[in-house]
Order: sequence, then C-alpha cells, then structure tokens
Amino acid sequence: MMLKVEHIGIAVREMEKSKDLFSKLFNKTAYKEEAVESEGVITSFFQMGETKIELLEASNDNSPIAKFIQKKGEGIHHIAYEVEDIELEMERLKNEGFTLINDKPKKGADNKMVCFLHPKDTNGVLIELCQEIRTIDAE
Ligand SMILES: C[C@@H](C(=O)O)C(=O)SCCNC(=O)CCNC(=O)[C@H](O)C(C)(C)COP(=O)(O)OP(=O)(O)OC[C@H]1O[C@@H](n2cnc3c(N)ncnc32)[C@H](O)[C@@H]1OP(=O)(O)O
Ligand SMILES: [Co+2]
Repeated sequence: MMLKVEHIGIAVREMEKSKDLFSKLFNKTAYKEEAVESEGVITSFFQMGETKIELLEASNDNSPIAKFIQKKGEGIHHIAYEVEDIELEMERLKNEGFTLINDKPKKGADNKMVCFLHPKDTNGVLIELCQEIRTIDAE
C-alpha cells in the first residue's frame, strides 16, 4: 500500500546556496544533511508537515543529479512515496508493467530502503518508493 508523499527531491547545483535559499523560504533550517555515496548525492532534508523536501547535489560527474542538471537544469527531480511493504509494492508495480530501475530495495537517505521506477512509464516523472528501515527490521 502507498501511504503518503514522503518527500519531493529537488536537484540543485550548489547545496550551501540552496540550503540558505530554502531556509529563507521555509523560515526553518534543514534537519539533516547526508551523503549517499552509492547514489552519488549529497542530500539535505527540510520537514514540511507530513512530508519532506530533499535537496540533492551531485557528488560526482556520473551522478544521476549531474546528468539531470546537464539535460534539464535545476528543479524537481523525483517524487518519493512511502510504502507499507516495499518488496510487495515492487512486485505489484512490476506486474502492472512499470519498469523498476533496481530489482532489490537499496539503501537511500534518512534511514530508508528505496526503489526507483523509470520515468518513461510514469508520464516523465521519476518515482521513488521508500520504506523506513525500522519497519523492515521489526518484521
Ligand atoms: C538518496 C535517495 C533518497 O531519497 O533516499 C535519492 O533520492 S537519490 C536520487 C538520485 N538517484 C536516482 O535518481 C536513481 C534513479 N535514477 C536513475 O537510475 C537514472 O537517473 C534514470 C532515471 C534511469 C535516468 O538515467 P539515464 O542514464 O537513462 O539518463 P539519461 O540522462 O539518458 O535519461 C534517460 C531519459 O530519462 C529522462 N530522465 C532522467 N532523469 C529524469 C528525472 N529525474 N525525471 C524525469 N525524467 C528523467 C531523461 O530526460 C531522458 O529522457 P529522454 O530519453 O526523453 O531524453
Ligand atoms: Co529521494
């Protein structure tokens, strides 16, 4: 089951500048900054009620964020949905004909296991599924 929009990912060129900008916009500071080397990103998170804004800066030239900014410029990169059971949801969406970018859940930022769906099947919007690791461990 899909539970809510967990976060919206925004690709930025310069994290420090964008963190300042979003801090002014929201009138609050980011609650964490975390590098996810396996994704080639540095992230910063702002809590916005039930959901979060994730700023993403590329940490190397092969990063999906570097490629995205090269092609499209800065802006909304993905929408992440929290799911109750990521493996079940991946199986369901695969059977519905969506293309999973990763076959197995992988470690994301902010204590989550994540999986991406290819934007070609989802009207050009990159979708991330995520489940908190605590929930998975508790099973
Ligand atoms: C830390 C974690 C977390 O929250 O926990 C994160 O969010 S990590 C967030 C960073 N990680 C990821 O994004 C991982 C999943 N992403 C990927 O695997 C990749 O970026 C793909 C989405 C498969 C695209 O890679 P690929 O090498 O195919 O790049 P490409 O530049 O040739 O793009 C192929 C086509 O997809 C489009 N495309 C690329 N990125 C897109 C995006 N974010 N939203 C919508 N469309 C996108 C391109 O414009 C292009 O369209 P045309 O063919 O029409 O020109
Ligand atoms: Co994300």
